[in-house]
Amino acid sequence: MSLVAAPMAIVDVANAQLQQAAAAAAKKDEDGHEQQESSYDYGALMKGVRHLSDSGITRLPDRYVLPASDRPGVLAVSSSVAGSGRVKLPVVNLAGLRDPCQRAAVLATLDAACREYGFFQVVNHGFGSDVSGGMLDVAQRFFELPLAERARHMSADVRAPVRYGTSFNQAKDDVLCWRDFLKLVCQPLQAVLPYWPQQPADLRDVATRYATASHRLFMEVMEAALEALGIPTAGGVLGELAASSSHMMTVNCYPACPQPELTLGMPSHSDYGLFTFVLQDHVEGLQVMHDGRWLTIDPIPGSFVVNVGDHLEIYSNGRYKSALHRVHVNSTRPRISVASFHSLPAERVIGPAPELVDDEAGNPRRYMDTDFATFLAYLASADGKNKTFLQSRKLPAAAPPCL
Ligand SMILES: O=C(O)CCC(=O)C(=O)O
Ligand SMILES: [Fe+2]
Repeated sequence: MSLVAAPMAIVDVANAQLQQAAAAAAKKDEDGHEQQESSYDYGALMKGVRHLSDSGITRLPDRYVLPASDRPGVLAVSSSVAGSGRVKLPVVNLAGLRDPCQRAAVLATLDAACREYGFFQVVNHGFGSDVSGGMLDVAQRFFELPLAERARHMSADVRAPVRYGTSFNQAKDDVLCWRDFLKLVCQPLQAVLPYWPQQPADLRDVATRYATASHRLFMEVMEAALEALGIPTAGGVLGELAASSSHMMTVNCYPACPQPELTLGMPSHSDYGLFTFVLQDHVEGLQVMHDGRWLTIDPIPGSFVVNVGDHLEIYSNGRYKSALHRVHVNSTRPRISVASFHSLPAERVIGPAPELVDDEAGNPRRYMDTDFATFLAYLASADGKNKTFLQSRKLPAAAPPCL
């Protein structure tokens, strides 16, 4: 999921429909006569998948059915590879990173993981289980609130500090995804906090502690990545990030789905920022594209799954990979995840680090500079899925040869 939602013009349309759906839901909730729709018009579907799942449907509404080639049962994306598998991602031990005797080895693991998979797991990160467990717990309770309470946070403003919604990009998705979400802007925290949901009553407190710890973890991992890339960490981009950064948290809810083989919780996408940290409950679902195959990630309980975003692929001049990933769902177990997206401030133009560009050494600049406005314009003009934004920033010399 990208760091931001779709541009205003598109979102306005969807939100008008969302708000109609919410109003209808609110009325039914008040009357206490909530009933399953006999037919699923678009407005009804905008009430989200938690609502659909709770209504006890046994058949997936047509709007969620993916074309056969995109269904999760079809695991090979190229005819030269077949089958699917599981992956235990490389493990980056934060305690080792803090130990001068082990730091070099941990940096090597992180560097190899970012090049090979664009994904790794972080363990011994120092988050108390009360902070991460508390975040998952409050996230779950948020999605158990009546729809009318959740729907208060639907917004047409893409810069709103809080937005509740459904699918991937509900304004554009021809096929809807089996996901509801709550997006919280986390920076600058004191300014955005008064807009965050007041229900559940402890959400602000728990999410503040989680967001603060997530930003600290991001800074530590970012410093390690810069060191591994051979970029000075004193001042520079790390200093910029310490002064100002962008940070958004998306709480994802994937309810049990009647026909999970026909749909996805989130379609194939790459993330927009520098690093994303994913906290998840005990239900698997995240898959990464590796060598043309979808691999299901086997997370270590209590770890964070971390992935490189488009900004870091660009900043590292292609050394680190912003990998495609997606989420599959299942018929019995609902899943909750919390994705924290960290990057430079939205107004910052990002290009390859000068230290990593050297024509004479065979390292030409591989990406154009990019900024947030360009990303929004891209979203407005094309389908933002399948990594096409990043492709659009590649310089021709770096394009793969035509066969
Ligand atoms: O739910 C997950 O495991 C991943 C979510 C994700 O990829 C995203 O929010 O961008
Ligand atoms: Fe993602």
